[in-house]
Amino acid sequence: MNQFAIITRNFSRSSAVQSAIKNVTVIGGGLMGSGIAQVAAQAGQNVTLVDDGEKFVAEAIARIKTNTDPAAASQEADLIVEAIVENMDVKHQLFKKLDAVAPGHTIFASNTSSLSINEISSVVKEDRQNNDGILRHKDLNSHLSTYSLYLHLFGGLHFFNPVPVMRLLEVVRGDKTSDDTYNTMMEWGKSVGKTCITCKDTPGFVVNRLLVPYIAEAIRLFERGDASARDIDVAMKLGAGYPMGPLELADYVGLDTNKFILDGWHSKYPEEPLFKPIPLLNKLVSEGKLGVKSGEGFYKYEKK
Ligand SMILES: CC(=O)CC(=O)SCCNC(=O)CCNC(=O)[C@H](O)C(C)(C)COP(=O)(O)OP(=O)(O)OC[C@H]1O[C@@H](n2cnc3c(N)ncnc32)[C@H](O)[C@@H]1OP(=O)(O)O
Ligand SMILES: NC(=O)C1=CN([C@@H]2O[C@H](COP(=O)(O)OP(=O)(O)OC[C@H]3O[C@@H](n4cnc5c(N)ncnc54)[C@H](O)[C@@H]3O)[C@@H](O)[C@H]2O)C=CC1
Repeated sequence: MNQFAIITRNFSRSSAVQSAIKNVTVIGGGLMGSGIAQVAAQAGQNVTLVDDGEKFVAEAIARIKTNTDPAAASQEADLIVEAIVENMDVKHQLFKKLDAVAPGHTIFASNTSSLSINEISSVVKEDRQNNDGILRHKDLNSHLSTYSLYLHLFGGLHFFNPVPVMRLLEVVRGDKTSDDTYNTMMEWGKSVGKTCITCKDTPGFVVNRLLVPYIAEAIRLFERGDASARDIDVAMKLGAGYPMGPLELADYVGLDTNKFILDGWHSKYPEEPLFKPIPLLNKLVSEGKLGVKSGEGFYKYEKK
């Protein structure tokens, strides 16, 4: 919950588009989840924030309901946005739990940076009609278009860090995401003030497919000793107009998250040189140097 201090800033109700979603549950209250909870609350939605670490701060409690039990927090949710650790097994465990308790109409979304939405959603039942006792469709053999209206209330909602500032939301359509679910996710994204783009369920979607290899190449450049960290960052800021250099950005995103992404892609695509493990990145993470959140990565940071 390290970003809750920012909740006091600009906390005005957004005049953005109205969304059909009124109750949002955000699971994972770290770097991303706290920002997602903030923008939804700013848009006037009822937000429940769940974290298993019980690291809530008083400021947040005043505006956003908090909970440590994902199941209890999902009973009334129209939309659940998952922003927990980037690990398939842990995400599967969570979604299995949610699937058993969430109302039949609840949309499930993951904020994953790099994992497949199809794979994450594979543990969710194809038809969730029984959780609230409402039969969503009477005839399972009916025409596919009718069936698919309810088939997959699951998609990707990929935000960018820092969530309150970055204007983009990638809305990811899995193979089974229904048109209704997709349209509602797009509408909700606009309601929380984001510009939405649509992408297929491919590794890294759009931004990370381009950004992560770029960051990885910068780490390799530094590892080889071709330039100092500072010079690499200054070069990309002044030579290419980026707001942050790649190593600063790696620290900002979290070196553990960068490593989770690369490791996952490397195991799926072992021949791809851009996804190969980086010894320096692995060493920093094994030393607990995770970037801004731990106080040290490629640079040192003062703890707030
Ligand atoms: C890994 C993934 O899956 C996907 C990802 O997220 S990849 C990462 C994507 N993010 C980026 O690339 C970030 C690149 N960096 C930037 O855009 C900018 O450096 C930055 C927006 C983070 C900071 O901007 P800056 O101009 O250097 O600093 P600063 O002047 O302090 O901040 C600019 C504004 O943002 C606000 N801001 C900065 N950090 C904030 C935060 N964490 N929360 C809320 N507001 C914040 C500041 O209050 C300031 O607002 P005002 O203009 O209203 O005063
Ligand atoms: N860091 C970044 O820049 C971005 C990260 N993401 C993705 O967002 C997700 C979260 O990333 P961060 O916020 O950076 O991580 P983080 O480590 O800051 O936060 C994760 C939070 O989830 C909590 N958590 C873990 N397992 C849980 C569970 N089973 N139930 C409830 N809470 C649990 C942890 O206590 C922690 O507070 C990951 O999938 C990541 O890939 C997406 C966009 C950008």
